[in-house]
Amino acid sequence: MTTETTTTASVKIPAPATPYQGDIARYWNNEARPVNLRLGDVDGLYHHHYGIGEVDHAALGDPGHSEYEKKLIAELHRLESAQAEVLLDHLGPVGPDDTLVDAGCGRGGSMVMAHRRFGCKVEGVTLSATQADFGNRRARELRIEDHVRSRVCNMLDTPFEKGSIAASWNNESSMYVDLDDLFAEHSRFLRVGGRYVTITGCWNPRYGQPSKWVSQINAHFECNIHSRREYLRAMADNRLVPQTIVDLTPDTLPYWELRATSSLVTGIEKAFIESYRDGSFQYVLIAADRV
Ligand SMILES: C[S@@+](CC[C@H](N)C(=O)[O-])C[C@H]1O[C@@H](n2cnc3c(N)ncnc32)[C@H](O)[C@@H]1O
Ligand SMILES: CC(C)=CCC/C(C)=C/COP(=O)(O)OP(=O)(O)O
Ligand SMILES: [Mg+2]
Repeated sequence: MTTETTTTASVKIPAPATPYQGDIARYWNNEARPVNLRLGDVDGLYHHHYGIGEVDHAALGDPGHSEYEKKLIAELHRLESAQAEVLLDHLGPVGPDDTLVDAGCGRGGSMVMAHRRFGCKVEGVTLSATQADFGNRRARELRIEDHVRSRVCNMLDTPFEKGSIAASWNNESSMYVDLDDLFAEHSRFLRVGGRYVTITGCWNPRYGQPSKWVSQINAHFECNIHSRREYLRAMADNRLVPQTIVDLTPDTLPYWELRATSSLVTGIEKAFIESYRDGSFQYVLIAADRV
């Protein structure tokens, strides 16, 4: 589409490619859940993904203690940042002269972490002008705006030059798009030998079809969770060859069990816990080589 609208910051942004993308842009423009903002306030890294790893019960201390809720929020945030660190671990060797792409970058927490680790440029795309403004404001506050930039852009149609990107990722953002279109675009802008990583929730073909819990998660977030099989097939069709596949389901359950006890519950905790337990849904990391 050629139509352009203007954001409050007077930056030209493209009109959504489809009515669905317009709905998703609105969803994230209006999102302000305490579970995301209060966790981000812990250290200024704002995530829209979930956590992995063992809960540090010693750090949490006694649930009756007046500081317990604050410690619980810090612990959930620590597990979400640990998730992003594991994603970055799989990007392969990245140097300061490289550029990375965060497809569906949210408020940009993972981008800041990637820049801190590699010293490189990180380009993020999101459908939400509110999120892009938030991420760019954080980058300015951290004085890294020359390296970390968010823009309003459809991840299926990006301005990045063919073969110009060392590594790219989708962190819980691939359930909003057609996977063939998504991987065709990553494959286009990644250099040969580059790395693609996703952490995602996917339904398990061994279960048969998407379970009622998966349907609830789709309705809650207006997304469309794909199956594990679809990921592997679409990668194979787009010159992305899986190098590592990790089932993170057992590693994310402690996060959900802890979150379900907090004051910041959103009502979706049961669907994640039940679907991970009954095997109908899996939390996976896939790292693939662009060949
Ligand atoms: C659950 S959030 C994940 C954010 C981020 N990856 C993180 O880990 O914090 C999903 C993100 O996907 C983005 N998104 C969904 N569809 C998109 C599309 N077609 N193009 C660009 N971004 C998209 C949303 O705008 C949102 O920022
Ligand atoms: C694994 C799956 C299926 C993810 C769906 C995408 C999604 C909405 C992720 C978390 O965002 P968030 O951090 O804004 O959600 P919440 O408010 O629940 O923390
Ligand atoms: Mg969250």
